[in-house]
Amino acid sequence: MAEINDVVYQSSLDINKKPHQVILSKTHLTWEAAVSRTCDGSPSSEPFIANKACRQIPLEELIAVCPEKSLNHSNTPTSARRKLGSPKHDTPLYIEMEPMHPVAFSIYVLNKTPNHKWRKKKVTFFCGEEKLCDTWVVKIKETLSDKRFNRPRSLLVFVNPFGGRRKAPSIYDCQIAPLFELAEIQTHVIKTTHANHAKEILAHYNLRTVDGVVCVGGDGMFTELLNGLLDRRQREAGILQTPQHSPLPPNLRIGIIPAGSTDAIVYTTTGINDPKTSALHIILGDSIGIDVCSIYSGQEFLRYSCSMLSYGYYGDMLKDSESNRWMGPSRYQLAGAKKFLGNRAYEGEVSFRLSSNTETNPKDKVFCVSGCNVCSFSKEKTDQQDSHSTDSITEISHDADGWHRFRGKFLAVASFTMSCRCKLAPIGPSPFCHLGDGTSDIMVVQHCSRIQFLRHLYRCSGTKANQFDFPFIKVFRVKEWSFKATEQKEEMSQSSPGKQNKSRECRTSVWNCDGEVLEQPNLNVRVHCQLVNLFARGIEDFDQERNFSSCCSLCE
Ligand SMILES: CCCCCCCCCCCCC/C=C/[C@@H](O)[C@H](CO)NC(=O)CCCCCCCCCCCCCCC
Ligand SMILES: Nc1ncnc2c1ncn2[C@@H]1O[C@H](COP(=O)(O)OP(=O)(O)OP(=O)(O)O)[C@@H](O)[C@H]1O
Ligand SMILES: [Ca+2]
Repeated sequence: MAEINDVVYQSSLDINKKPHQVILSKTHLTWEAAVSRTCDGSPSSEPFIANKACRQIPLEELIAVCPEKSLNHSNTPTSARRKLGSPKHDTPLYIEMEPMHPVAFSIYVLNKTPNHKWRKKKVTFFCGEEKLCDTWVVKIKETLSDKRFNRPRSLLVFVNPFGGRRKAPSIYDCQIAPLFELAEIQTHVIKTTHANHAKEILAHYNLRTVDGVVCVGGDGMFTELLNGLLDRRQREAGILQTPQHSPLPPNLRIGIIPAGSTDAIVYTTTGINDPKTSALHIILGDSIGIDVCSIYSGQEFLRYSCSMLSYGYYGDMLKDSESNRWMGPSRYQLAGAKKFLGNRAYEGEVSFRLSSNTETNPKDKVFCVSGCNVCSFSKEKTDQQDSHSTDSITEISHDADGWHRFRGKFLAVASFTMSCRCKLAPIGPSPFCHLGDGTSDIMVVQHCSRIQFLRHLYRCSGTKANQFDFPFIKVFRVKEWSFKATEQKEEMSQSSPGKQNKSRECRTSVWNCDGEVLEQPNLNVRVHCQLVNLFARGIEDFDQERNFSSCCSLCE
C-alpha cells in the first residue's frame, strides 16, 4: 500500500471474509487485502495479494457510516430467535438469543453511473469485537464532520404537492427521507398548502437552526425559495431593492429535489433531474454559486430569477398552459403547439449592456462544466463593469453610455441566465450559457414564418447547438438589459360586413419568469454574479467520472 499521510486510525478488518488493512486518513478511507488465504481459510505463505483488491475512497465521496446491528462476524442474521435443527423438521426448534452488539459497520460510498446519475454503494467491514467497531464508526463520523467538508447537519425542507405530476410527497417520503436519515441529517419538513407558503415561512423562520433550505418541486418552487431567502437577507441588512442597489447573498445554500414539470435548474446544475442524485449532492455538501437576475418595472422591484425570462412565445405559452395544470408537464407541449400555430409577433425595444468579458459569447461552443474556468474567472472580476466593443454588431444602434438598442417585431425575446437544460432541450435553449459568469444570454427571435420558427424550436430539442444559426435570430451576452413594449393597436374582428371597426385593443405579451407569469411588459434586469449557492457542482465531464462498480473486486 502506498504511504498515506495524516493517518487518523488504522486496523485490520475483514471484508467479504478476507482480512484487510484499513486506514482512515484526513482525506481518504483506504483498504487493501492483507494476506491471502488458502482454500481451508488458513493464511498462505504469500504475504500480499496483488493490488487489485485495494480501494481508496476520497472522504468527499463517503455518504454515511453505520454500525450493522444485525450482522455477526460470519455474516449471518442474529435476531433474538434463531432457527435450529434440520430443515426437514416439521416443527422448527428455536432458541432465545441475546441481541448481538454490532461487530460490523458499513460505509455508503458514492457510485457515479452514466448520465450524471448518482447512487450509493455499500461496503461492510467486520471488526471481530464490539469496541473496535464502535471506534471505527466514531472516528469516521468525527472526520466527516470537519468543517472543510461543509456538509449540512440540519435542513428545512418544503414539499410542493401541487407541482409537476403531483408526486413530490411520495418522492420525498420513499426516496429522499431514508437517505437523509442514513446521513443523520435532521429535517424540518413542511408540505406547502398554497402558492407563496414557503416564501411566507422563510420571512420569519429561525434560519440559524438550519444549514440549508431544500425544495421538493420544480423551478417555480425553487424560485420561491430563492426570493424568500433574498428578500429576507435584504430586509435584515436594510438594503433597498432598487435598481441602484446590489443585493447581498443569503447565508444558506438551496437544494432542489426535482419533482416539477421542467426542472431546468436542477438539470442544469447536476446534469440530470433525478431525486436521489440531488439528495446525494446535498448530503455530500456540494456547493456552486449561480447567477441571479433582479427584475424591476421602472423603480419597482418585482422579483429575482435565475433560469429563463421570456416574452412573446414562451410567455403566451405559459399563460395558456396554467389552466391545464391537471395535465402535468405535457401542458407545456399543448400550449406550445397552440401558440406556435398562432405565430403572433410583438413590437418592442430591447436595450442591453454587453458582458465585459470579450473572450466568451453565446455561440462560442464552450460548455459550462463543473469547476468552469469562465465562472471562476468571472467571480474574481465581479466588480469590473465595463462593456466591450460591439463592432461586429451592425443591426443595432449603440449609445456613448454603453447601451445598445434593438427595435423591431419579435416572436420571442428570452434571457437565459443558465443554459436551461431539460428533457425537451437536453443541452438547453442556450447551450453555452454559464451558471456563474455574471451574464445572461439574450435571444431575440425576429418575426419569421412558422416553418422558420419550427426549425429553430426543433434545433433546441437536439444536441447540435445550432439553434442560433438563423438570420432571424440574434443573441448577445449581457450583464444588464431592459425591454420596452410598443403597445400595438389590434383591430377587433368585424361582426358583420359593412360595419365600421367598433373598437381597438392593446396587445402586449407577458413574461415567463422561471415558469411564473409576470404581467408587466416593461422590465429592467440586472445580473448578479453567483449571488446564491446551491447544493450542486455543475455538470461533470463524464470522461473524468469514475464508475465505482467497475473498478473494485470488493464492490460487486
Ligand atoms: C418540434 C419540437 C419542439 C421542441 C421544442 C423544444 C424547446 C424547448 C425549450 C425549453 C426551454 C425551457 C427553459 C426553462 C424554462 C423554465 O424556467 C420554465 C419553468 O420550469 N419552464 C417553462 O417555461 C416550460 C417551457 C416549455 C416549452 C415547451 C415548448 C414546446 C414547443 C412545442 C412546439 C410544437 C410545434 C408543433 C407544430 C404543430
Ligand atoms: N400547495 C400548493 N398549492 C398550489 N400551488 C403551490 C403549492 N405549493 C407551492 N405552490 C406553487 O406552485 C408553483 C409551481 O410549482 P413547481 O415549480 O414545483 O412545479 P411546476 O410548475 O410543475 O414545475 P416547473 O416549474 O419545473 O415547470 C410554485 O410557483 C409554487 O409557488
Ligand atoms: Ca450566467
